[in-house]
Amino acid sequence: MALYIGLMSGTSLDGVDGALADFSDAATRTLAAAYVPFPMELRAELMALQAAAPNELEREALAAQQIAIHYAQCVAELLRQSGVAAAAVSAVAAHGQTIRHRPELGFTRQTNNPALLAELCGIDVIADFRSRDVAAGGQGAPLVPAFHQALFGVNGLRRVVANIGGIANISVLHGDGRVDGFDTGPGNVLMDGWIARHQGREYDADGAWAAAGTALPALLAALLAEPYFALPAPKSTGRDLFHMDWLDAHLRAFQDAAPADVQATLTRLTAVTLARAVAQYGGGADAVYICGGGAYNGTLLRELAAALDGKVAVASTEALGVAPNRVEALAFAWLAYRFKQRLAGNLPAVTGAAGERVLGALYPR
Ligand SMILES: Nc1ncnc2c1ncn2[C@@H]1O[C@H](COP(=O)(O)OP(=O)(O)OP(=O)(O)O)[C@@H](O)[C@H]1O
Ligand SMILES: CC(=O)N[C@H]1[C@@H]2OC[C@@H](O2)[C@@H](O)[C@@H]1O[C@H](C)C(=O)O
Repeated sequence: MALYIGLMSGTSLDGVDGALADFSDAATRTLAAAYVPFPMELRAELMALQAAAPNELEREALAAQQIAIHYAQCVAELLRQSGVAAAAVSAVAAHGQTIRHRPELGFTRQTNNPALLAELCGIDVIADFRSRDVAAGGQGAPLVPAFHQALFGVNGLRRVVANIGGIANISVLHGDGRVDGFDTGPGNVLMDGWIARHQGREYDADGAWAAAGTALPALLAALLAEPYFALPAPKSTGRDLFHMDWLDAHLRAFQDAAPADVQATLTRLTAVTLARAVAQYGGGADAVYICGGGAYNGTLLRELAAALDGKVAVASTEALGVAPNRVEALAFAWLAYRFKQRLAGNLPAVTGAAGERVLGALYPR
């Protein structure tokens, strides 16, 4: 048995997704999956810590403790569900919460308290997966393409995997061992912010509100003028760029826009930027397989299919046997598995790092 737990809390800031996997015999078997939401106060604090804030050193340290406590609850739930003992698990991969991502300045910061987590769960903890890639001149993100290749790559088949979380990223698996991958831009982050402001809801369930509006071509064109979209890969982004102030700055010229029409435009923005990335790097793919929470937004999936002009099919990773909301947590479990064997976790062609590197830092149990 090669049992590993992956814990991922992403840019949506909603909570932690966990998965317990067995990687023995070169397979990936999911033994349990769990989600532990963060309380509202922690979400608000993590949101506040995305930008310069008073007394942020102390506040960051306290938020890190809370993250470790919720991570430990997720670990306990995975062990309970599976009946696996803590002692049988080789390591827990704990991503932490990205609060700054500035690879161009040589750093990326995932708030976390892996020492506390090791103390609470009594299992080796591997944390800080991105820093080594950044130290080697890379973006430190996205990291999931290597796992997408390991899990979904098939010789002779070109496949695209799109992870639509807060931010969206694609992996192009060329079918000959080559992999391209980068962050395409906003996934759900702007749609979530907009519906929270207007309806006090966390997200637009199934894209129903967006479907009630009509995308505004002029606003869409203004949003698409963002220079990030035209940058060549390797590239990565986050809330550092795509936040509500960014949206508000563009909306100043569209004061009369109906809120539902803005939501429809934001949904189309995610779809169009993803489709352009697929057309540029993944032409000829048999399908785009969607994972991440965006896989549950029917309007977004229809918009994506339309933006792809019917040239590439849109499916969920469910079609490949993996539930879309499990893929990221599994990916980090796999990175911990790689760490334990001192094998590289990054793909230099994706992140732009000078070479392959073992990713993570160990906090022994
Ligand atoms: N039923 C649903 N309908 C529409 N959207 C949904 C639904 N369920 C989840 N989502 C969207 O998915 C988001 C969460 O996705 P996910 O957990 O993949 O993000 P994340 O891991 O935080 O982000 P990232 O991949 O950027 O790190 C929610 O914030 C919401 O926007
Ligand atoms: C710095 C950071 O945390 N980036 C996240 C974020 O969320 C999605 C996208 O932006 C991706 O680049 C990355 O996460 C995924 C899991 C990755 O590394 O592949």
